[in-house]
Amino acid sequence: MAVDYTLYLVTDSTPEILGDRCLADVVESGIKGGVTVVQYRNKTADTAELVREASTLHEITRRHGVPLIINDRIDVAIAIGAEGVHVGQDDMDLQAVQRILRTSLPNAIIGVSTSSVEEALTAARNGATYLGIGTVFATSTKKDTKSIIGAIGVQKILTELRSNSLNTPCVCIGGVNASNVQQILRQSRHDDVALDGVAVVSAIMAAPNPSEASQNLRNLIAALPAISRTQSLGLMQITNLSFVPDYIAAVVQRKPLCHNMINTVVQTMAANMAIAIGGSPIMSGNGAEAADLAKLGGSLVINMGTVTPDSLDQYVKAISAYNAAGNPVLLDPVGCGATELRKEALQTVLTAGLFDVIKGNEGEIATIAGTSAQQHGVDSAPSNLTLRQKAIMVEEVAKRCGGCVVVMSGAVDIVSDGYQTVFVRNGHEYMGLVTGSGCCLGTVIAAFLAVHRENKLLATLAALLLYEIAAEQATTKEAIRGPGSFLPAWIDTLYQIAQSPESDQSWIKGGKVEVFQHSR
Ligand SMILES: Cc1ncc(COP(=O)(O)OP(=O)(O)O)c(N)n1
Ligand SMILES: Cc1ncsc1CCOP(=O)(O)O
Repeated sequence: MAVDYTLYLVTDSTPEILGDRCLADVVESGIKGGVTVVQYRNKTADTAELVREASTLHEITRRHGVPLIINDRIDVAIAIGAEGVHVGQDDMDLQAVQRILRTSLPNAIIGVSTSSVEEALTAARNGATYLGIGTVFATSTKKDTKSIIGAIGVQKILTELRSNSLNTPCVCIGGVNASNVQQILRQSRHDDVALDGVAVVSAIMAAPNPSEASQNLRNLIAALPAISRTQSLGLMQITNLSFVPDYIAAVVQRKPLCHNMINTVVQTMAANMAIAIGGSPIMSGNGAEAADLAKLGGSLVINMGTVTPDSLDQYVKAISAYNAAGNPVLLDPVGCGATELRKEALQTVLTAGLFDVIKGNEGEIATIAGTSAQQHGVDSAPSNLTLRQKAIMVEEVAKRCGGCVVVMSGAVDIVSDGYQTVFVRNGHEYMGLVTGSGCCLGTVIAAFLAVHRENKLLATLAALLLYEIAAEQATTKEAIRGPGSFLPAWIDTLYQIAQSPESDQSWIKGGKVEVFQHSR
């Protein structure tokens, strides 16, 4: 039987979680909302009650075509003819379970809990049907958890399994709920390695409306963007910049909505830049309308340049609306290390949801990395770091923010998705003399993200090259005498390239992109 592990409900009959509600009603409500597998888990009932409750649940799950797994108790699973069992590392070992079930339930699903690479490899090699990986986050539902492994621990286990050609389906468990389900699914994946689903207890069992809670989790899972294909495209694709004109043409053709929650200094300039490269900007700081805007298929820029307590609340609303709709979000943490209030605001924003791109200067990225000295204002202070050290920092932040591309802007820009990192040596010194030129880069990248969701690294690189090569070309125009005359010429050049990126591709030959090699 092919099992869909997308949303795996593990039951709990304790008063803290179930309260005085009927277990069967809660489970049926969860199934109606989208639960795809049910595990009956009751750590206190006697055997007669276990068999009674399990048969009641089995009658419901069968009616809905959903498999019922029994936690720990192989005898109960056999007694009611359940579809499978789930055992932990301290329960009966897998081979003994297989021997017992071979005669009475020959096709039984056998799930095994694992919290380390060794446990996972052993269980998968010994023929577990699926693995429950955890505990991801600390949870009050299970007090005797051994290790909290986080999304990175899940990713490590998944990657080791798949690189050993073990394709056993995997779900993660522990503290998963609507506020973090997208984060854990995204942060645990790497290349085409991903979880098959999530297992939850309290997020559904303790919900006032289990059907709605399940439906909400299913929607959040379904809204996740497809796995990035950046890694499989390889380094060749990145240094061969012939993809850039096609990327630009698609933006012009699709005219994506660019929703900017951007600082008050650069609103007009950012809107004009977005229009010049083919986007359709809306400068709205009102989080209450973000859910409606998010439905229009565009992207969101959160630029913290003039953050206030009120704008912070609006950012949080907008981030969750765009995450829920599965549309891209770019964070520009302007001046995030400059004051204690900004550092706190940064933490609020970073925990409010997921980002597709984080773009900042060295000081801002170092603040996120937790390595920065005090920032002075919003400009980056001179740095003691080598280019190599900066590249490693950018990679670390990208890895930590799971599935995110990080851009560190500077004389040499560094762009990384945590696995591949490139240096871009384009741009002109006049850019640094125009206020908001860094902020508008965020707006331009976001427009590209809205159209090229399947490859965030290439989308970011295309936007950056267009932006900086246009700046270089603008400075060669006759009437340019300084940053004041440069700005309109820059917007003109962005517009000219965007209007015909394919007919004259000579401009892209000016792209100076180099892959960061760790070994050097
Ligand atoms: C899907 C899934 N994964 C992990 C567990 C935990 O099982 P175990 O380690 O045996 O702990 P208990 O559930 O018995 O407390 C699970 N039940 N389901
Ligand atoms: C059974 C189990 N195994 C590891 S954590 C856990 C409980 C998960 O409960 P919740 O989803 O409420 O955090």
